[in-house]
Order: sequence, then structure tokens, then C-alpha cells
Amino acid sequence: MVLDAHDIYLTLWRHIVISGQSEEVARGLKACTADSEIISFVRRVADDSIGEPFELKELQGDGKNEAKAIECRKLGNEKFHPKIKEYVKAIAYYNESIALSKDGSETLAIAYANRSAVCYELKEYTDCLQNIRLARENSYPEQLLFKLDNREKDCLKRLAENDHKQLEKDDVPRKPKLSYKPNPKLPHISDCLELKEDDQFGRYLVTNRNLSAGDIVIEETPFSSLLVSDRRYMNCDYCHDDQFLTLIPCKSCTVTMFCSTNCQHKAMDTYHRIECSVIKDMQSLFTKVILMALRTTTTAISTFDYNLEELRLHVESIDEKSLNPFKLNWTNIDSKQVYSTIHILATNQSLRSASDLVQRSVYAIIMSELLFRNTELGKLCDNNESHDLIRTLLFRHAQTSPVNMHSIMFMDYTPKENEKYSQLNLGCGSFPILSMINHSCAPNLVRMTLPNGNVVALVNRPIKKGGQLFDNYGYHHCLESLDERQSGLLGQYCFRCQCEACKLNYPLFVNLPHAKFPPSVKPPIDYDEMDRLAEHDMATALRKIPEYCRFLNMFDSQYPNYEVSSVQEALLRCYQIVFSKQSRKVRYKDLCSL
Ligand SMILES: C[S@@+](CC[C@H](N)C(=O)[O-])C[C@H]1O[C@@H](n2cnc3c(N)ncnc32)[C@H](O)[C@@H]1O
Repeated sequence: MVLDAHDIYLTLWRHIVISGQSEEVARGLKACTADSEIISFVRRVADDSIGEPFELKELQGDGKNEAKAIECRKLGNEKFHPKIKEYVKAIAYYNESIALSKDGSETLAIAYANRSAVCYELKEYTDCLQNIRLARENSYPEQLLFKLDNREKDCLKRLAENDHKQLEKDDVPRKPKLSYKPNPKLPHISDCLELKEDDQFGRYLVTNRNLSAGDIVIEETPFSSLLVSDRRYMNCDYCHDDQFLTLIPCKSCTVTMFCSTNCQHKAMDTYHRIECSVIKDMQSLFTKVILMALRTTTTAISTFDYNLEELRLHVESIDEKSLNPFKLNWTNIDSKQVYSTIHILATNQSLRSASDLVQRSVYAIIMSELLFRNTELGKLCDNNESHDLIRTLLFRHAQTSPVNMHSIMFMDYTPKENEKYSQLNLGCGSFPILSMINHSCAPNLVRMTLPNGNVVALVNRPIKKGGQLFDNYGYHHCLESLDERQSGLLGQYCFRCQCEACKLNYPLFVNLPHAKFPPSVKPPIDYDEMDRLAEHDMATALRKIPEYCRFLNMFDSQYPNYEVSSVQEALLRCYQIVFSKQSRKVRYKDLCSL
């Protein structure tokens, strides 16, 4: 069995501890004056103590696999069976079969043909025709061609009769706008936001005007992004759209699919050219946080047109202490400068323990070895400096990723669960401005992903002029106890939280007191309306937004209480209904079992 990278680190660290070397290793790490020295030091310690930990002989690599493709197709057929009718699950298997099949093969053609049959049942006739074309372009068995011909005729007939699914106008998410004038140099953020820095908080964002619940103050595009691996047969690897009926596979690897040749080319240009031959092994070795370090590094390399010397000189020229995203003019910024703003994100390196630095060095060594052995980086890195560059970038981003990356979400249709729609993690991205926002366990904003992959910051508690914007890093007082929050934040983000919720020990949601309203105020939560929001009813969402915002602005002085927290949740749901990306699956709820 292949060990994952965390096991390799654990084996090494245990050996260091058991052999009584931990203090010596900590001293050795402290004495290093550059990241490249840290990595070399860890490599020496590893080679001396556990032999050749980075050989990774058990890794399987990747390659098309006809037998597995046929197996997946059979699983798809089971889900497609008229008594089962789990069409979306059938599609996931057919897509996997497509990704595993050799280009031009009969197996590939049959998987496309089977996918066309699902499209037909789902009344997606245009997609059905596209799959029929793809099946014919590959080696579909001659003797079965009549099936495709008949399905094609039926599709054309249905299209002529207009018997196909059309998006209801209300299903289409709207585009949000910034609530205040955009900053002339940073048009993706409101001009009221400023960057400050001090000893307690590091860099952080403040507002120079009063902000109200419901304001949208940032809409940011990620520099680099990653699709989680369990969505790889349902969503486009590049734009993350859930175009699962028409995904096309990478011709080489078996774990990457795209919604169009356009996205395929863009992915190739930005990261997949380097990652293609190693991404499957990387996925088996690393968590998404560390894969994000890989993605940010490969995106940086392509940003510099694979010119490693130029990238090295650029990185060396960055003045980390003084550069920040507010110093750049984003109206005509080039992507090399955008990378600079990702390069300077917090690493918290000086606060990390010896074992943490060993862990991240081990990850950087494993990733770089795989890249040097199996990708064009092996040839491109023709001197020690370029090898060091790749290792140190991976090491740096293995530290910036867990501290700064943000999730990319969408609203999945989950009719069998408590909530009909629930937020599903599609992946993650690196964001220069959003990464400047500090944490509070009682935050005053939430993040939301738009269908185009941008992430917006939505204010959900009023913020006074001069006040700091606070995000939540996954440790909210409503959901976690003070101890859990303090230790979680210290472990992952290296700071002791002193937010109002920690200082005043705000209760969990279940223990929140009720707000005191004047008799004229109607309770904000109406359970019928909540049911309609649970159904993602656009009209209800649009109607409730101003009401909820008024309530949050009026009663924030009584925070924390049950009503304000409930309305915050309900407001976020309304915004998700109006602006977020929603699963395409919902369109098929009456046609199959989901
Ligand atoms: C995403 S960054 C936020 C921007 C960061 N302050 C900077 O200077 O780059 C996260 C890091 O900021 C710091 N941080 C975030 N919230 C904080 C808070 N409430 N108090 C102190 N430090 C905080 C921690 O070092 C954390 O790892």
C-alpha cells in the first residue's frame, strides 16, 4: 500500500523523537537562514534516520485503463437500470469510464453512447446529440450504430417539438454589485476599505465608512484554484462548472475532465501541462490544502511562461515587508504582479514548531521529487538554483495555503437530507485581498462563491467607520466551544484569538438567549417562509433580504442572541439563492431518483 505524505512525515518525526534528536533538530532548523537550507537540513536528517523515504516506489503513476473503464461503465449501467433510475450517479460512473478509456477506443465510444442514453432520459436532447457525435467520432461498434441513429432521430424530433428542459428564469442566479463606489485602483473592492497593520493583528482590513448588514464590499477572482478530487467526474477541472452531461477527458491522465476544449486549453496553459502526469499520485499522497500549494506553484510557473530564471529573479526582487495588494493598480495589473500578492501572504513561519517545519519540508521534498522525475520540470530545472526555487515555492505555499486559502462552494441539491440545499465544497482558491481579512469567532462578514468562481464578502453585522472587517476561519462561537476554537486557531493559524466572543465567552447557538424586542417589532423568522427558503424560492429570498438586513442593523447591539444568529443564517441563505451557483442536479428531480 502506498503511504501518504503525512505517514512519511510521521515516520520521520517519530524516529527523531524516539532517538532523542528533537532538540538538536529544532536547533538545526533555527540555525538555517533560508528556506532552501531548511529543506536540505530536513532531507539530510531523513536520509540519515530512515533511509530513502522519498523514493516512493509504490506509487502507481497514471495511465488509461480499459479494464477499469469497463468496470465503471457496468456500474453506470446498474444505476441506469429502469428500476433504479439513479441517472446522475450513472453519469458519474460513465464519466469515470470516459476518463479511463483510451482516446479513440471502443470503450470510450460506448461510454459516450451510454451517457447519451442518460441525457435522453433527462430530456437534455442537445447534450444527447453531442454525446452521440462523440461516440461516433470514437470507435463505436458498427453493428450497434443503428441505436445511435435512432436516438439521434428521436432527439431531433423532441427538439423540434420543443419538449426539453429549459431553465426557469428564476433559476438563473443574478450578478451582485459592490454596495459602494469601487476603489479606482482596485475595482473589485469598495473604496471604503483600507489596509492597516499592527503588532496584534498583522495586516487587516478596516472600513472608513459605516457598513450595514447586506453590503457587498469585495468580489475577488482567485489567482489559483483547485477542484476537490471527489468532484473530478462531475465538474470541470478548470472552471468548476457542473456540466456533467458533456465533460470531456484529458487525453493523458485519468483524473481530469473539462466542460469544453476552451477550459481544457486554459487548464493546460496554466497548470495541467506540468501536473498531468503526477496529479493522480499527488492526489493519493496529499490533502487538498497541500495540493493547493502545488497548484499555486504550477500556476506561478506558467505565469512566468515556464522561465524559471525570470520567476526566481522576480521572487528575489519582492520586498515582502512593504508590498501589499493596495499598492498595485489592478486596472492594468499583469499576472506576474498578482503572483507577488500571493507570494507575500502570511506563512507564520517564525511561529511554527520544529515538527511543523519538518512536515512541510517533507511535503515540499516529495512534491518536488515527483515533479523533477516525471514532468518537464525535470528538464527545465537545469541547475541547483532552479531546483531550490521549486522546492522553496512548494515549501512556502505549503505554509500559505492552510493559513490563507478559501473554499469555493456551491449549493448542492440534497433532497434526502435535512436541508434540501446544502453548501458543498467544490474546491479552494488563493485570493490576495480576502486573505488580508482577520478572523473573529463572531465575524461581521461571510464569504459566498458566485457561479463564475469569484468570491464575495458580504457584511452580516453592521461595522462602524474605522472598524475592522472580520471573517470566520471555521471556528464560530455558535458551533464550537471556547477551548475548541482557541486550540484549533492556534494549531492552524498560529494566533490566540482575543475576539469579543472569546473574551466574553459567547454561548453556543443552542444556549443563546432571546433578544428583547419592543412590542411593535414582528419576530423576523417565519417558519413558512423558512420552508420556502429551504426550497430555494427566489421570490421569498428577494423579499426577505431587506427585512433581514433591517433587523440585523437594528438589533446588533443585543448580539449575541438567538434571533440575530438565526437571521444571519437566513440572510446568507437568501443571498445564496439569489447569487450562488446551484447544482444542475435539481433540474432532474422529477425525472429520476437523486
Ligand atoms: C488570512 S491571514 C490574515 C491576514 C494577516 N493578518 C496578514 O498579515 O497577512 C491569517 C493570519 O492572520 C493572523 N490573524 C488572523 N486573525 C487574527 C486575529 N483575530 N488576531 C490575531 N491575528 C490574527 C494570524 O496570523 C493568521 O494566521
